[in-house]
Amino acid sequence: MDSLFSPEQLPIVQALANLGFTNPFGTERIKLEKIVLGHQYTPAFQVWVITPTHQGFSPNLTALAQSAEQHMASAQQRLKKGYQPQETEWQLYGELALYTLYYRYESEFYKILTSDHLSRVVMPFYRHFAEHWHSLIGKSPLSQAEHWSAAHMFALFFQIRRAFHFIFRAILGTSQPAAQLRMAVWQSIFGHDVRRYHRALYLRMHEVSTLILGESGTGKELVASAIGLARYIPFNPKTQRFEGDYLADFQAVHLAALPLTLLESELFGHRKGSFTGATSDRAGYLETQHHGQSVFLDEVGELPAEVQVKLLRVLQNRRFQRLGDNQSREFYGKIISATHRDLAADIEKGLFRADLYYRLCSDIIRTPSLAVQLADNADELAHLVTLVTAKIVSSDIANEVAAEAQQWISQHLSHYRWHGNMRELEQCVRSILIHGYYYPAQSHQRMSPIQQFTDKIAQAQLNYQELTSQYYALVYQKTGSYEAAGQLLGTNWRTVKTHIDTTFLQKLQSP
Ligand SMILES: Nc1ncnc2c1ncn2[C@@H]1O[C@H](COP(=O)(O)OP(=O)(O)OP(=O)(O)O)[C@@H](O)[C@H]1O
Repeated sequence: MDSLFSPEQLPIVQALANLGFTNPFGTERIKLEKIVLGHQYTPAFQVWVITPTHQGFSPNLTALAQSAEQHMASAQQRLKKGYQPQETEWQLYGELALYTLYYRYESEFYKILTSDHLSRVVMPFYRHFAEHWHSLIGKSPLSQAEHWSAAHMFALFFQIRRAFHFIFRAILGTSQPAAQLRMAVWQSIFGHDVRRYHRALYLRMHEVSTLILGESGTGKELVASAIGLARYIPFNPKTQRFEGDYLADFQAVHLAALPLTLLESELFGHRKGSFTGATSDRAGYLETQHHGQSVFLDEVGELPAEVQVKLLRVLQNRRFQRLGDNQSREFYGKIISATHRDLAADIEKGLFRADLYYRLCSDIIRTPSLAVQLADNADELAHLVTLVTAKIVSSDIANEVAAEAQQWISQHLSHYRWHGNMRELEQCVRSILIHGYYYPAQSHQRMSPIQQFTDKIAQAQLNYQELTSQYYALVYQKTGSYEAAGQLLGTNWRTVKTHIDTTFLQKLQSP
């Protein structure tokens, strides 16, 4: 054999190498996994989305890691026998080593992630990791390059693990728009070409600002925090510590909630005496967020004109001044901003500076409304209710509460637009948990229960059972007893009691 990998191995090794650089939330990954695993591939676990039966474990991953180990072992044997690879073969070998090494340590990185202090202490397993790195990569010419060093790989692997965790756990939904959102967030962190990121961009991504657009309650802050918490944090092999704690990497500023001076002071900081109440010098968020850390400007569309100009300067020159101070300071962090407003319309009306928009628009992520997600998949609402309920209540009652919420929603809100999006759905589930019902504040829902009932009759939206059970409730409410209701309806009191819609009755009786 005059190559590092045999012709049979080559497509599999190439697929494994590419997998290490592929967006895990995209469809390309599925194709690559199928190439590696062939008939061993388990389709049930192909999409990276949380469902009640898929909480993160996939047998495909175990099989992929085993395959990588086997091909790695055979390549190492060839090398031991004195085979001298070409440059492109070294590259392929290195990428296979990267994939292999990641899965040897994936669970260790997960442990750091799920403990609230581990990322600040000496990494207990780095020494072991470095030994594995040495036996796989250390003797190859790749090891001379900084981006193939053990410390960089260690830092990159922890970043990948974090990015996956925050996207996979936080952004829920099986619909196509939700899947596209997960893909877009991954891309915002690593770019579309992860090889380039690995080689050159990892210390510079914070220079790109991210703008998140979407209706209120669609997860803009969720997306922003996933991006912020998944930044690249360099690892220092001498101290065996990360040079930062990811938990401090995200700072949200809710712009619309702050009066002008306070807002400027929060962002840029101030000098003592620069305004009434400025009793001492203070650093703002642009100063306290160090290398690569994020400042999230929520509701950037609401920024007053004078702050827009200052922000423009930060984005242009990466410099700013504290209020009342002449000293120019450098901004080392990343700006992530968000708005539910139509910025194009605001620019036209002169409410938002076009030049500021053009400084923010290199990386735009759009969060889909809940209505868009539901339109993609009819079963999505029930699915989301199950997941949202699992976040709200303990697992022993989650199924029961979810079933109750699903039933209420399908009976009363089947055509509802969910103007408050996922946030409203969460509150709806909470309200059903506490009160047994949820009445949205939107126009149709502002009608009295009787108006809603007649409205639905006029629109032929009720089936026979809903029509009679709600009518029984209405008659019961008017007559005051099952017996009197039965008489009026021409039936007996038992039938009324059995078939009455109690939820609708509660609605009629609530003040
Ligand atoms: N795609 C989603 N997956 C899971 N939860 C979500 C999603 N979108 C929103 N949520 C939940 O809805 C709530 C509101 O989310 P978030 O604050 O991120 O929305 P937002 O778009 O920033 O809202 P606003 O514009 O009002 O600030 C949070 O509890 C969040 O967990």
